[in-house]
Amino acid sequence: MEPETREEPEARDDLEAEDEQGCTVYGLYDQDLTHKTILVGDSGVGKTSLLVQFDQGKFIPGSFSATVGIGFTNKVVTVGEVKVKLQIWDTAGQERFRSVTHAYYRDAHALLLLYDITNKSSFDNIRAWLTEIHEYAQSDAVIMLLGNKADMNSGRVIKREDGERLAREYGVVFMETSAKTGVNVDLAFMTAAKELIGRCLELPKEPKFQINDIIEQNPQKSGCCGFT
Ligand SMILES: Nc1nc2c(ncn2[C@@H]2O[C@H](COP(=O)(O)OP(=O)(O)OP(=O)(O)O)[C@@H](O)[C@H]2O)c(=O)[nH]1
Ligand SMILES: [Mg+2]
Repeated sequence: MEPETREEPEARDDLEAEDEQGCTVYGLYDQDLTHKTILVGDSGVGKTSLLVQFDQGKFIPGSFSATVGIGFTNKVVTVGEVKVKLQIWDTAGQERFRSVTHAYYRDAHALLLLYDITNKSSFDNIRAWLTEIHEYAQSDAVIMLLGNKADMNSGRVIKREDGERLAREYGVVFMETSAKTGVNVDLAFMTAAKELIGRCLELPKEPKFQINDIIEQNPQKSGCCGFT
């Protein structure tokens, strides 16, 4: 029997266009979207670790190596029937790189703003970060506040409720994450992806994320997230 052959649709540049919400439609049949997500927050809060956990499913313990400048990783995720390419920019938290990283805010569709639940100053600086985000990013960008290092409960100095309250005040989504154990890491990126997809395609309206599902799937990981 002759092997079945199927013609691939030709790549057509004229069919690839990005609208103002970053909804890029590739090719004739696939509706693949690409979104730019940027990780921001003080140095040492765990931005690079969060990205490595999301991308590679691992945590590399050991000495801290601060990011220099900015780097990016592409990660394709599937939300329902829709494939989304997340282009994730990992910024350096150190003050001296601030002017470099500001330039990237403008193109971001989603910003994940991290603090470290064991580091008070990283939490105190969140208001300043949000001021910068409002100054440099698009006004309709998705913003999420993440309290990272949720595995370090013994060293905790910021209560979950404090994070929730601040997020509520600014009208942003909140959850606690751990780049070490992986708790809520996928959820954080997927929540941003879902929110962005919802803007591009007319998907059935779902809650921003379903906390009960997560608790059922990961009973040991419960109690680490909240939302506004
Ligand atoms: N226990 C624990 N340690 C973490 C977690 N996330 C990061 N760390 C540790 O915190 C330190 C800083 O992590 P990074 O991911 O490099 O921090 P960063 O935000 O990228 O820092 P800059 O690149 O300087 O902006 C490293 O030693 C990590 O191993 C976490 O969720 N739990
Ligand atoms: Mg880093």
